[in-house]
Amino acid sequence: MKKQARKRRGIARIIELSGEGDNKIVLCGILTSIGGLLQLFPFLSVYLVLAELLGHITDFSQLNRGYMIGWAISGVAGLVIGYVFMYAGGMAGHIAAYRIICGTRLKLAEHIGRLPMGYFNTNTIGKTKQILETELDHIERFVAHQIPDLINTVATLLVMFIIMFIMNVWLALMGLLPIILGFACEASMLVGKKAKPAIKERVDAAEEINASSIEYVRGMPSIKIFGQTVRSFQNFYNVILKFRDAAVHMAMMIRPGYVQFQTLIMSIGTFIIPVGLFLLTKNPDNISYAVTLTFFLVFAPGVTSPVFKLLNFVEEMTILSENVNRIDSILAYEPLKEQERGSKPSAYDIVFGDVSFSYSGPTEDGESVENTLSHISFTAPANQITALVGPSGSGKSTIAQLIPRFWDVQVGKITIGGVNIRDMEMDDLMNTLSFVFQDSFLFSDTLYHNIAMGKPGAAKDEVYAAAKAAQCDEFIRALPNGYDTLVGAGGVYLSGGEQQRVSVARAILKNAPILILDEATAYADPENEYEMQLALRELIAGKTVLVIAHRLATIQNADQILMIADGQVRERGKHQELLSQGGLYKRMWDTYTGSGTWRISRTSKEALA
Ligand SMILES: Nc1ncnc2c1ncn2[C@@H]1O[C@H](COP(=O)(O)OP(=O)(O)OP(=O)(O)O)[C@@H](O)[C@H]1O
Repeated sequence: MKKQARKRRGIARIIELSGEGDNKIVLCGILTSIGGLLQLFPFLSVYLVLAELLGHITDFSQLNRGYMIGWAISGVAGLVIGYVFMYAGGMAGHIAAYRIICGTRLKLAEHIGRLPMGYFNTNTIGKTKQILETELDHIERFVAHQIPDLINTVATLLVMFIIMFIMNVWLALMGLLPIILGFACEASMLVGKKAKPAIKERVDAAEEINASSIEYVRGMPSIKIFGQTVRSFQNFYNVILKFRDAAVHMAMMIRPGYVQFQTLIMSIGTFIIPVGLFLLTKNPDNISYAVTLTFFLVFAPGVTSPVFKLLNFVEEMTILSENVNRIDSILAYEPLKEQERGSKPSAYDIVFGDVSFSYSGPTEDGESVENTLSHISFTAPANQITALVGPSGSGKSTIAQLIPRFWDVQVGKITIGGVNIRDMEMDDLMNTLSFVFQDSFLFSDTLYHNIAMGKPGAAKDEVYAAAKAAQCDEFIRALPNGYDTLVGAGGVYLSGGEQQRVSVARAILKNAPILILDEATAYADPENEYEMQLALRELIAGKTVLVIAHRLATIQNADQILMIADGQVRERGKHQELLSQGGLYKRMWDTYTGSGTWRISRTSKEALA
């Protein structure tokens, strides 16, 4: 039986995910340990100089000045060389950290790119943003600062205690006792049953704030129009309060242990003095013991700083394992299954064969009442225009979005040129399709790059030609920076119609054999509707076209019109055939043409008042 590999956790899991080795972390550990040990030299030199002074307290002329100056210089040199090693170690740690973060970010980004659209809702967008930014930054802090600190700290503490135990076991034990007690208090809080859920609750709340703030900012127009404030925008308000409560709760769980820890560690000297004095009273003339006690009182408090760092490490490690769990929860989300060596279609007709689909996931029989689409069957022939019309919410966009596999159908199949789209490689499928959405997304980049992304490696002339065909060359050239104008913040904001024409230019450049237009002229006013139609005429020539339109006039010349209602194909045929059937299409057409001549009359204005 194949032995299952043990799942790594914490930092080991992050290193594994990033695909980076741990060489640089080891190098960082070695350099910072040497640096840390060298930084103990000042303590040692103070002790040796003091010992020399106290040893000749009755006759300073006997002092070995050369020895004392030598140790004073060694102390300073140790400090300086120690800093050089610490600096080199810190650099190695930072390089390792940024490589690990880069590797993990890329891995997550690639994984997210393969997830079905069902993954992307406001919650998961907030969560993903939080993980990709804040939680990965925490990993940088951990690798670049905590790991070197830990190695340095452990090495420093070990050497310090070895020296102390060699010098005096009882005093060393007294130095160790508050540290053990301090960690016991802290551990009982930090890894106790209450702290872990409190930490999880706080990280959850931070993710919710992220998700909710995205919704709040996106919904700002509606919030303003309806006169909402952050308090009346209940969801965001509640999440802010929830974060406050979770943060306070976590602090209440963790702080008492920390305060006990702090008090104990700061009083190391207080633990040493009684035992030291007791031993001294037994033998008051023992000068060498007095020197040792002095050494402990100078040296032992030096452990305070490394011990605090050790505690910080434990706290950060607890948060890190929570962050790693969250990264794993995204990676656990099943990506769309892709064929490695898929079939390529040689024709481009699209066939829906008895397709049923539900957004809420697979159903055993495909007959769930929640089905958005039920038993959809149709053929969109190559070189023809197939139009989808129907009431709002009837499932037109869903049908269109199943073709690029934004979601996978649960029942039935979709084929292109006879090849099931599930059997195609994702790249081949995407190269076969162009999609123009109602809300065309333009990236924060130049207009040129926004069009050129339709065909990676396109020549400049091809990009300009596509823009001309899409009727956007003129308005782009009229901008002060022309094609180099940035879109969005720091650049220009385009109107809905202009954005759509840019995305049509992108689609023209892509020149894929199948074209899906989902309300592609929705933002066009009468003037640029004409321009849009010209652009689309250029785009659709010789392609399999699936078009969704509310303005029925724009699709009356389609080769085939499918009337979709309640997730089913209710009527099909050409415009005149559907009109003569006198069904739903006829009623919609009558309403549409009626609304074309509709005017706000005095009486209707009065009715509105
Ligand atoms: N991402 C989604 N998750 C869950 N349900 C969805 C999602 N997108 C759409 N729906 C639901 O699926 C149904 C069909 O929506 P769809 O957008 O396909 O309709 P449509 O006919 O294109 O509507 P419209 O003409 O208004 O654009 C609706 O009930 C809608 O609420």
